[in-house]
Amino acid sequence: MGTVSVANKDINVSLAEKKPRVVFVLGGPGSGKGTQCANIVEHFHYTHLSAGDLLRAEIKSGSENGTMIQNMIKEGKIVPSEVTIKLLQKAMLESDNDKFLIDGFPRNEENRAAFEAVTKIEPEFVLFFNCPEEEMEKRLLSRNQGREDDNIETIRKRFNVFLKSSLPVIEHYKAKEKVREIEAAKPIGEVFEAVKVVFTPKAEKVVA
Ligand SMILES: Nc1ncnc2c1ncn2[C@@H]1O[C@H](COP(=O)(O)OP(=O)(O)O)[C@@H](O)[C@H]1O
Ligand SMILES: Nc1ccn([C@@H]2O[C@H](COP(=O)(O)OP(=O)(O)O)[C@@H](O)[C@H]2O)c(=O)n1
Ligand SMILES: [Mg+2]
Repeated sequence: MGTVSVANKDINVSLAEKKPRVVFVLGGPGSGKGTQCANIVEHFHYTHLSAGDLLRAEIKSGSENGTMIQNMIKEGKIVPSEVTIKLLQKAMLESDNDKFLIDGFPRNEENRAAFEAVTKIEPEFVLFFNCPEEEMEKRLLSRNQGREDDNIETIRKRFNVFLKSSLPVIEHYKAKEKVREIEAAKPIGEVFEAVKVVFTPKAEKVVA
């Protein structure tokens, strides 16, 4: 059943049976989402699903949506939810794991509402990397992954989209007390120390 060719209804029935546990990982471009997700995977055995990575893989695969996705990424715009949600559903279904870090999604209210309506999945919590823009800009300009959107012109557009469209999603989850905020403008190891506290079960934090 784990293929995109099955009807959407079937995908959701199978996903509902799987009952995946989901953590949304949010933060501005360059705040360190991908870097910290790699650490979380290693220590806490989650599966990392980066919406941006899934979209870039879709472009590479020569999919019929490839050109549209590529143009939107180049402009720093948010790809229609339908496309991104299908990729996330497929990845969750194909995985043997039931714990997922969904990185860079939901990036706007449309992403959030559509994911909730389609999958009926509520995140356990939202990990939010808070980082000043000047630090994010510095990191993105030296990321060196050959990304077409890591140039100053697109970076500015992405920052605007983050402020206008993504911060309201974080506010939505703040109102539900689901946001775990991390100060991200510190060295990678120090940021991870704060992340570990969030993922460590409460009972284990008690000092005997
Ligand atoms: N705490 C940090 N301090 C300095 N550089 C960092 C830190 N976290 C990540 N980086 C670097 O910044 C760039 C962006 O990080 P990345 O994890 O890709 O962020 P995001 O996925 O949020 O865009 C990468 O080159 C990464 O190595
Ligand atoms: N939910 C998402 C996530 C990413 N994207 C697109 O993919 C681009 C790169 O996302 P990313 O998460 O890999 O970027 P970073 O925040 O990691 O730098 C975004 O600027 C959007 O154009 C999207 O359209 N919808
Ligand atoms: Mg990333």
